[in-house]
Amino acid sequence: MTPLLIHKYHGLGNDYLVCHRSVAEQLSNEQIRILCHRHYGVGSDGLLIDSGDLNNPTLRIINPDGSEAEKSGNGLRIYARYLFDIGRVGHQPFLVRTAGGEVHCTVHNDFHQISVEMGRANFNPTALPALVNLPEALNYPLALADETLSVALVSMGNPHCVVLVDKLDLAQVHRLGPQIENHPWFPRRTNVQFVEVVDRHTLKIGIWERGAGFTMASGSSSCAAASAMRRLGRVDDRIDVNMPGGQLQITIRDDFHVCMRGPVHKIASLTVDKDCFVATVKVSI
Ligand SMILES: N[C@H](CCC[C@H](N)C(=O)O)C(=O)O
Repeated sequence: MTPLLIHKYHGLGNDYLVCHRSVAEQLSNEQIRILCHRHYGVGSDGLLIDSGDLNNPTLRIINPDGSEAEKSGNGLRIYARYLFDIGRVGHQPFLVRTAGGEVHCTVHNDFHQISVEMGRANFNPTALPALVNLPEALNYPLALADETLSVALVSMGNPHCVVLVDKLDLAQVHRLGPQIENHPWFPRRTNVQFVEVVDRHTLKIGIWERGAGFTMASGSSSCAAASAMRRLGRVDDRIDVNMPGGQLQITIRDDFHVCMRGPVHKIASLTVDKDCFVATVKVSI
């Protein structure tokens, strides 16, 4: 059995564990959930699995609840930095394959700064998938138990439900995020963003992630929120997206291809002790 060597990074407080697939292959889905647990494990917003391919790096993204995401923006930025740290890439742009499509990553001369070409924002609800029979759902009413929200549906390769609000309230994100994540419209659930338009170049967003819950930042969420506001004519083509964990710079082309740039920091490399997977008696208090 190879040692369970893992690496921990964060992008604006959106933290991920990274490991080679030879490590992930030794772990059950339940053990990955324990690994991501904030108290019983190392703690993270997900696990990034490196295929190890020298030429065509492929990334798998596992959420803390064990579900698999098609794409992750901060996850891709962290994966790009990891590949740079282990000498697999340099400062030239390179391609990464994900279940949600191919992307191009660039590690800038300051290796803390990483850009990802995230592909084209897709506003057709079937791309999420979402059970809304329209070509686009922007400023569209979503009825919840006690209120109706105005939402925009966007796929960045993974699903996003963007809620337009006059004033961002993070308590509302915690309260309504789970209801929207699990709404019947979304057969594979959805990521959720509450968006306040500050001006034509600035958004504030609060994030409730599918399979992860409230996070400090999210790259694909930033791309989805900025693209929806661009489609609605509320912002220009270069947008600073502010989140509790910090800011990402988003650029949107006329065809809605989206580029995101921001920082990544390495936290640690560590070897996981299998003892953390030994079942403990849990009591309900
Ligand atoms: N934090 C990630 C989002 C992960 C999305 C994942 N929760 C999903 O199920 O799609 C990001 O930076 O894009």
